[in-house]
Amino acid sequence: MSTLDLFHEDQPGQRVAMGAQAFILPGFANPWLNQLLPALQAIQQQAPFRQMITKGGRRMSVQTTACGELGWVSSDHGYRYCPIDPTSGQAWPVIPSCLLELAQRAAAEAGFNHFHPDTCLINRYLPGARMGLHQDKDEKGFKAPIVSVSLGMSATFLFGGFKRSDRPARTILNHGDVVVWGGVDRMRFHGVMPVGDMPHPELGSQRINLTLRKAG
Ligand SMILES: O=C(O)CCC(=O)C(=O)O
Ligand SMILES: [Fe+2]
Repeated sequence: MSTLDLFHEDQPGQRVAMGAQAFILPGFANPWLNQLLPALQAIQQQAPFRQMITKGGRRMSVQTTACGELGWVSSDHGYRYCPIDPTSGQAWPVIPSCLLELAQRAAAEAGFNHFHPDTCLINRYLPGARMGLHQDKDEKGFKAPIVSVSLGMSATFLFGGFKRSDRPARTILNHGDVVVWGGVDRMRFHGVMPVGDMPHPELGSQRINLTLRKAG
């Protein structure tokens, strides 16, 4: 079996199908990056990255923060979306307009019109950080797609089936790539292999992933 099931060259404009309603959009975020990267810096100042605790009481290897009306938080009591950042006691920073525009355009490109995300989960992977196979299911409804933007170091993304034990397809996500999954593919298990240390020219030794969602 090949290591990479979904090989794609970074050719902006193409759409690589991972399912009937799941697509990789290589380089789709590129036109927005000049605005998006400084906007992310400002968000990090207001709502710094922190390491959440899993339901099992373990510290996640990724660091997270959020923007939008809601932010995803976890504790040993479980996961939930919350309008207040528990670290600052303040509302989360707003979703920058360039990010909202990027997310809506990407959703439309994948066949999802009228996407109105109310949260963006921001994950930072330092070398060695990973995300185990999981479903995104803390949102109130599953009609809206997930729009995922990858920045910085490349990583191997796993896109599986509807059972954790289904063997996932693997694909490499690079700086500027966007993945959209929704509809019949919305509940697919997915995850990220441990990220290697291949510093990115602009972002250095980190990978940042943004997932825009309709949570409330
Ligand atoms: O980092 C990624 O590419 C995926 C992140 C993810 O699945 C999540 O935040 O739920
Ligand atoms: Fe996820």
